[in-house]
Amino acid sequence: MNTPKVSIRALSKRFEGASVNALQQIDLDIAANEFVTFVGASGCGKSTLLRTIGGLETHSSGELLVDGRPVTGPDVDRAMVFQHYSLYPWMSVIENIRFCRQLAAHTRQRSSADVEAASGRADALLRLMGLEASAQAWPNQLSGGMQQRVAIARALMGRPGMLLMDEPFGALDAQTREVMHDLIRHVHRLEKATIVFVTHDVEEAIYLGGRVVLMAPRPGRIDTIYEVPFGDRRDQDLKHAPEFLRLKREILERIRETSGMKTDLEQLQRLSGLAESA
Ligand SMILES: Nc1ncnc2c1ncn2[C@@H]1O[C@H](COP(=O)(O)OP(=O)(O)OP(=O)(O)O)[C@@H](O)[C@H]1O
Repeated sequence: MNTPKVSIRALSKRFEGASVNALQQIDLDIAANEFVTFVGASGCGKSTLLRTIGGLETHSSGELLVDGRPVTGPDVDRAMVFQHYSLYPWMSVIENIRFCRQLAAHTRQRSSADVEAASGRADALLRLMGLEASAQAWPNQLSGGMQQRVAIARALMGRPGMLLMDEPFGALDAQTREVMHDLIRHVHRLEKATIVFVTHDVEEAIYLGGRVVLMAPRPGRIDTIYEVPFGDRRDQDLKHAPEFLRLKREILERIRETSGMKTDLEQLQRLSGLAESA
């Protein structure tokens, strides 16, 4: 078997002063070029796991390898995209996209000729993300969806092997999200990056992922991994197909069970029944 892009073994993480592990005994392999999505109740450790893979958090025990090597910190090969666009407001769209390359040139002592050569890449990304007409615009002149396209283009500029995305479409309206879903699937096919994607939205997780990893809280752990049986051919109609809706219901139900919300609701129903009979 090929070396997985990410290999996680018995990984645990406890934040200082916490009484319970944020991550408990996580075991997971992610293959190169896979698109894997993470869902789960609030506080189940999705972001912590993503940030740990990104090298922004350390783990307390266990093993985390990317390309067979231990993760010791952030790396340009693992680009992150967050919910908030984090663009530089004083730079135009094209300057924001090129910025990462300039930084790489600086840190790796590259020549300015290398940076010039990257212009072709920046232009290609502008086209890929449908941003040609906005190249000279300032971030505050763009809609949320357009700003997130810039953030994704910037993340792709250094040709990362992995994109780590933490609720990247969480702040967008429903129509814009649909457009972004198809765009990110296109990016995945074209760029051949491994994508790890955290979301609260089960429909989004199924539509995008080859696998959906469901995590449970207190302690944060992997509960169930769902293989998504729809292959590569997906379009928006799929979201209304009976098999899609069945899987969505199954995952939502499991999230309710693992979060304890179901028990709370049942208790509430019992209590309201008692109140009525009193
Ligand atoms: N920097 C931190 N210091 C202490 N505890 C933290 C820190 N970051 C996260 N936690 C705790 O770790 C647990 C997992 O948090 P995390 O943000 O990873 O969950 P999540 O599944 O991404 O949640 P959400 O869906 O609400 O964003 C939570 O109990 C959270 O309070």
